[in-house]
Amino acid sequence: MQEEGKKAKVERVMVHVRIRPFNDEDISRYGRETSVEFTDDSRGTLILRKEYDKKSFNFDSVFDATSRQDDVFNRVAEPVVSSVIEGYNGTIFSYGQTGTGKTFTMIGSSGELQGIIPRSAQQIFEYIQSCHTHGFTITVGFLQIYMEMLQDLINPNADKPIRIREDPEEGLYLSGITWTPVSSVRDCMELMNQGDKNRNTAFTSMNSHSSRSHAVYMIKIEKRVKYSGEQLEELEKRGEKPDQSMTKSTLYLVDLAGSERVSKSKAAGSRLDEAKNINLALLALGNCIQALADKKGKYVPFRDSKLTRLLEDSLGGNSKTSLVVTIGPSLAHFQESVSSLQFGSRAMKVENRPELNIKVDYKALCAQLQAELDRINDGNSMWIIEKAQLTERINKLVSELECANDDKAELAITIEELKAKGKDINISAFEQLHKEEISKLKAYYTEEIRKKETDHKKQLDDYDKIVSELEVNNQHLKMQILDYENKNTNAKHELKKAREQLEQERNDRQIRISQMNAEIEDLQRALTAEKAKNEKEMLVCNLDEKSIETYSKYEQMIRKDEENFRRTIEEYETENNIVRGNLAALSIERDKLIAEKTSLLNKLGTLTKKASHIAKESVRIRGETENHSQEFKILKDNNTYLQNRYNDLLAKYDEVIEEKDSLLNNIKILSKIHQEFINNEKTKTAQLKFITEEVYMTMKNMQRMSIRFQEKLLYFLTQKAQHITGVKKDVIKSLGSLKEKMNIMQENMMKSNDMCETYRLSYEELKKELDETKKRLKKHEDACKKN
Ligand SMILES: Nc1ncnc2c1ncn2[C@@H]1O[C@H](COP(=O)(O)OP(=O)(O)OP(=O)(O)O)[C@@H](O)[C@H]1O
Repeated sequence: MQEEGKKAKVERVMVHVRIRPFNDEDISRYGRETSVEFTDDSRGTLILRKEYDKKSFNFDSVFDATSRQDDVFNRVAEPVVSSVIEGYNGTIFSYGQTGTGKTFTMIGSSGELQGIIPRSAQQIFEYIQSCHTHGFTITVGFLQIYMEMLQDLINPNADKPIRIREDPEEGLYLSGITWTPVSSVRDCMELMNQGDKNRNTAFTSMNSHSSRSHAVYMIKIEKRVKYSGEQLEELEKRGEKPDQSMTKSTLYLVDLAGSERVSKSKAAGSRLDEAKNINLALLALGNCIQALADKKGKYVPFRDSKLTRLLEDSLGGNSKTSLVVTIGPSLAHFQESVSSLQFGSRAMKVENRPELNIKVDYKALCAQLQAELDRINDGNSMWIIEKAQLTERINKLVSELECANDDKAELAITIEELKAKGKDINISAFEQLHKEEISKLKAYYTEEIRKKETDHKKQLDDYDKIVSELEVNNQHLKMQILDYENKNTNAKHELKKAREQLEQERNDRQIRISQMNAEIEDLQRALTAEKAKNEKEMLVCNLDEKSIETYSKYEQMIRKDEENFRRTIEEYETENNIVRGNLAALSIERDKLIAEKTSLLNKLGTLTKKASHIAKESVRIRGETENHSQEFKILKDNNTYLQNRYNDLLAKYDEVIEEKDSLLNNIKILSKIHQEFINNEKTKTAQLKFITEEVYMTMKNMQRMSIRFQEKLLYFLTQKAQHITGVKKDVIKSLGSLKEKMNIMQENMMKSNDMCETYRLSYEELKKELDETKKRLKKHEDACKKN
């Protein structure tokens, strides 16, 4: 998913050409004549010539036969690998005629001759070691496309086939491939060598170790920001969260199988099939490059081959891509080289849109959130464990129920089978076993549910207890606060009263003092007047004895009065001092009360805070209790649901058992009937056998007897025949006499009959006469009566 990324910049596919040096094969077959007329790496120019046919090309770089592996790597691969480390996808692939150095360029051999793949791994791990700001996860995958099949080269015996899939968020990805984590260049090399051994190669006329498949080596890099403990602390202090984003990029290193002219390579049999497949895939690649180079929104046939499908993102998609076109130097391969270079020229027109693949590291984010959640739920951890255990238990119960269900289904099938077969089997033991199991399970589940319910009830009771304790505490604190408030009000009231009293007393004293002052003033005025009067009188009357006496009397009186006034003033002053002392004591008391009030107010503040905290806590606990109640309710519902399901299942099971019972009864009846039938059959068979035996015996006896019987019969019949003949003669004789007698009797009978007829006729005549006589007699009687 592209959570956030730098705006996709259009970047052309970089195309480089590498010319292989002449080898013995070339020289022995075609000599030293070359098609390469001119190369200029600085300008990327390459000119091929065959007689008058001159072809000029321009690429990003041209590596001649003397080029070194590290030069090629630095120019072709290094920028792409750097981008991949940064977070872009990258592809480097080699294309060219068979035997021109694709595998040499991509894989190479050891030391200085190492190719792009090992050098890329090296670059990646060198960077990782020097980077202290980020953490990396590197995984490696290696596959080949052979005869249009994707095969895992690291795990060639994997059961799952590799498929190219597309995710709307992730884009193209490979399912079923083994991604092996690696932590060093060595790990990468071991996997590459191991995979390379599993690759399909063959000896061909063009290359003694020709790759017969397209190999794709993939390095996946996941990069996230690394924090030290102090940095994390610093962030936490600042209330900031650590950066949870990460980049996820893949480097595809593709060593294509080489194109070849079948007529030239003289491939046959399976080699020919391989060559055809390779050429078809390369043709599909050429078509895609052509369509992409045209830039007219043309349809790009990526789905024409596995290779193009796999390279879909590398060509015109989200990737930085470099292509190395390899050609042979020989003039004999002029045409193949030209067509490879034309492919390269077209590829130069393909534009990609690489994007920085920044994604949120959901794993880390999850872990962080989980940690926070754990911290929040610290108090509830026991409950969470309990909940997890319960969930596990429920899942277990559900699976057990499902098992029971399966058992039931199996039982039903067995019953069905029994029904179908109508076999008489001894299932009572089996049935008994299942009944026992079911009743055990039922008892177990009932006990478990009861236990859980008791536990939940206990927990709820505990929570209720805590809540009620807190409420009591809360109430108690409220009462204390009220008490303190009352005391405070009383103290205030008393202080006010004391102040008022003090004020009153002060006023009273002031009034009295002013009254006394007025009295003193009056007395002084009176004294002065008296003095003046006396002086006047003394002056007028020349001071006689009596007057002196009166004067001394007055003087004494005045002194007395003065003394009295002085005493009164002293008393008042003493009293005033006492009042002042009282006032000071009251003021101290007032200060004390104010201090007490302040401490009470402080206490009140603390208590209010405590009360609000308790109230919050109580709300939280109530919320938690509610949550727990809800969870408990859900669990209870689940339990009820499970119980219901269990009951349903039991009911169904009972139905099935009933059905099975009735079926068993039917089977029993049938079997009884069958048994009876068999018994009857047996009896009948026995009887029949017996009868047959008897008949057989009888027949035998009869047979035996019949001979004797026949003899006897013959004798008997002869005797009888003689006897019968005698009897016959006698009978004929008696018959003759009888016939005679019969004739006589017949004659007699005829005579009798005649006589009878005669008698009958005479009887009828007589009867007629009698009737006429009777009529006449009646007539006569009637006549007599009338008369
Ligand atoms: N630049 C080079 N310098 C030295 N030797 C090379 C170079 N390029 C290729 N070679 C040699 O040429 C031979 C064929 O090369 P290589 O196997 O890499 O070709 P290829 O294009 O992968 O062939 P194929 O498509 O058949 O697999 C090998 O022996 C290889 O070592």
